[in-house]
Amino acid sequence: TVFELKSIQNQLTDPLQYCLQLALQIQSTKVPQELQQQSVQQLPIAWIDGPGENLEATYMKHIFEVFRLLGYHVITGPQPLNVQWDVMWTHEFPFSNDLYRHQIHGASPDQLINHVPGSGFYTSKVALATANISIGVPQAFQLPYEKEKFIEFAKENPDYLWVQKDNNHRNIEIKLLTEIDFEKPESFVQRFVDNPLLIDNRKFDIGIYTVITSLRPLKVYILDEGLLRFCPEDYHPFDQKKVDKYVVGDDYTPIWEMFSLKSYYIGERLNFKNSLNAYLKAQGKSPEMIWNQIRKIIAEVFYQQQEKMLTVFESTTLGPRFFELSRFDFIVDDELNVYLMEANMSPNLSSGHFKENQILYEQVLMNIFSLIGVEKHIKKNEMNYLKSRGGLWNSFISDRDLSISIPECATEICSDCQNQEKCDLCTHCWSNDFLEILREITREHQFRRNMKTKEDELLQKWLMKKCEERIDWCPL
Ligand SMILES: Nc1ncnc2c1ncn2[C@@H]1O[C@H](COP(=O)(O)OP(=O)(O)OP(=O)(O)O)[C@@H](O)[C@H]1O
Repeated sequence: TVFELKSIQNQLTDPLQYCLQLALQIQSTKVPQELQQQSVQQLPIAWIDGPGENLEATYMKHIFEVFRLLGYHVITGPQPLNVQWDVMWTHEFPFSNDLYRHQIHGASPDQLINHVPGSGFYTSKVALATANISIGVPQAFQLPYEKEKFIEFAKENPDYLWVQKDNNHRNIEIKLLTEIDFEKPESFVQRFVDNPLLIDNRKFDIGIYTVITSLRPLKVYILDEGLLRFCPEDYHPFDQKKVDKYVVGDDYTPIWEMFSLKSYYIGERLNFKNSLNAYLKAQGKSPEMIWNQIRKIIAEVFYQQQEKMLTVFESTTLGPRFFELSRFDFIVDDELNVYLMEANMSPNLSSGHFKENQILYEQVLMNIFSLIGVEKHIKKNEMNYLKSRGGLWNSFISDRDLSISIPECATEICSDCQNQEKCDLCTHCWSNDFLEILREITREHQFRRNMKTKEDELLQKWLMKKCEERIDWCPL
């Protein structure tokens, strides 16, 4: 995702302005010398950087905040060669960038970088669409090379609709054959999936966060959650001239504004994934079909691209360790077939547009940091700060981590919580004391290593439901 950075990058072509900006960045990171010495000596250092000004208040805000919550001293802007950073987090690909490449070459295996050489093989649209992925990618023809083949195929299948894409272009649109630019280099045409699964007559996509931590052996992790984004306009009556009907763009409609999902996301405090699951189950559909395909498609993408990535990776012979976060965007059709749209490098983690997404983004970061061993123990003051934000806004353990999907909870049966048998696990029926107990057990779950629990009746019931959702919760 490129979002508004284009305009900022353009400004950087003016050398005077660029120097001024560097000076400002250096100034803004200046802390009193005593404190700085103390911080650098005592705290691990995260070097966070990207194009544009005031990253800390704009699109990289949550990255700064989460590093600080985890006890890091954060530096930004250009750095001298000898700066002792522990983690480098750059928005842009750093390996050929003069601002970072020298520091990367001098780095050692106890330093970490948030990009992997060769990751372009799955984050570039063209590379992905033409990578012979056998499942979950709409049929595509590379242009200009497959022009004839495509024209013949399109004539044989006159009902198919097509979109043209390339690595830079955004704002896709359904094109008539006569409107396609067959000679456009580095582009492709892709069959338009014309039977999307609709919720309240809206098309939507599912963003899945993945982290690759090793290429050999291949190790890829998937966050057990999905960002749901809805088109801003109803799909039917369909009109291919109105892209808001079929393209999920920056001005998407969020889940909390969707009538049929509100009772789950707001009422029952379910997360995105469980809200969708609860809705689909209530429609007699099987959400697991979707999640199984998503897992398979992501695995296939990495298997397919592993060798090519390794060629680049091994030629770099760099010292530090790497990981890379991406967001894979999927759409679903009305038979629950899943299609991969793209994999975004440096996915948007800015809640500037939708404040409510802050917790999701913070949780994405905390999960990665925990996975790669960056997360140290959160200290008391930082934990108290997170708690003071309230149950839904505590990204360390949010109330959405406690909720479970019970079909009756969002219905009349449980509206007054009188039916204890059916409703005692509905989020809105829990006492504050019980909520506290669940927060505690969830925190313990995260740190339990090989310990397993034994508990009283209601907790046991809650745990069994959690275990149905995810096997790592299952009791001995
Ligand atoms: N082949 C297709 N069939 C159906 N819908 C599609 C297809 N390609 C794209 N779309 C719709 O358009 C949206 C944007 O497409 P895509 O992700 O390829 O482009 P983008 O402009 O780079 O998007 P992003 O904002 O996610 O970076 C998708 O989420 C999907 O809703």
